[in-house]
Amino acid sequence: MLAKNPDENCEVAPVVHVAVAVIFNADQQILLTKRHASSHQGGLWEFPGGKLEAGERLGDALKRELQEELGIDVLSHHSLLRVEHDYGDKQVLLDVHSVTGFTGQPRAREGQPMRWVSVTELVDYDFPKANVAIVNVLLDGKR
Ligand SMILES: Nc1nc2c([nH]c(=O)n2[C@@H]2O[C@H](COP(=O)(O)OP(=O)(O)OP(=O)(O)O)[C@@H](O)[C@H]2O)c(=O)[nH]1
Ligand SMILES: [Mg+2]
Repeated sequence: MLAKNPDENCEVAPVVHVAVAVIFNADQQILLTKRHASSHQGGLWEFPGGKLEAGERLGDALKRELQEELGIDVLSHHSLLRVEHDYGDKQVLLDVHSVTGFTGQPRAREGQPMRWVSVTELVDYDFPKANVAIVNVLLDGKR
């Protein structure tokens, strides 16, 4: 979707609002999934989640995305940080929540590679640029 910027004679895309989940298991490991090669920032690792639908609340989007992508039901979550990033081709606002309780066994419903890693292992994975801020707060010990 493109909106006309009244200040300039060009078209600007709106910021894409994304619900992103840092999901912890009982061993304090975090769930990573790999983005499809054909998707934006494809081939890189990510925290599960996705775009809010029109008029959708953050918490509802988070629950919907984790049900769609992993088949789990979120029981408890809280805000960890928000990251704004301009990829050039796309501007995103990542609303990052820690998920500390869920039911169900996460499985990659869209066939994407998936793994549980410790906080210190996060440095071994290639993420989209916007995720550097997320990894840094986790390395700082925030949950
Ligand atoms: N889910 C997710 N998206 C991220 C992360 N980091 C990051 O820059 N993004 C960006 O956020 C945007 C939206 O994510 P998404 O592709 O998962 O959205 P979605 O699940 O609704 O996908 P869909 O459009 O195929 O239905 C993408 O441009 C993606 O590159 C991350 O850690 N997790
Ligand atoms: Mg997604």
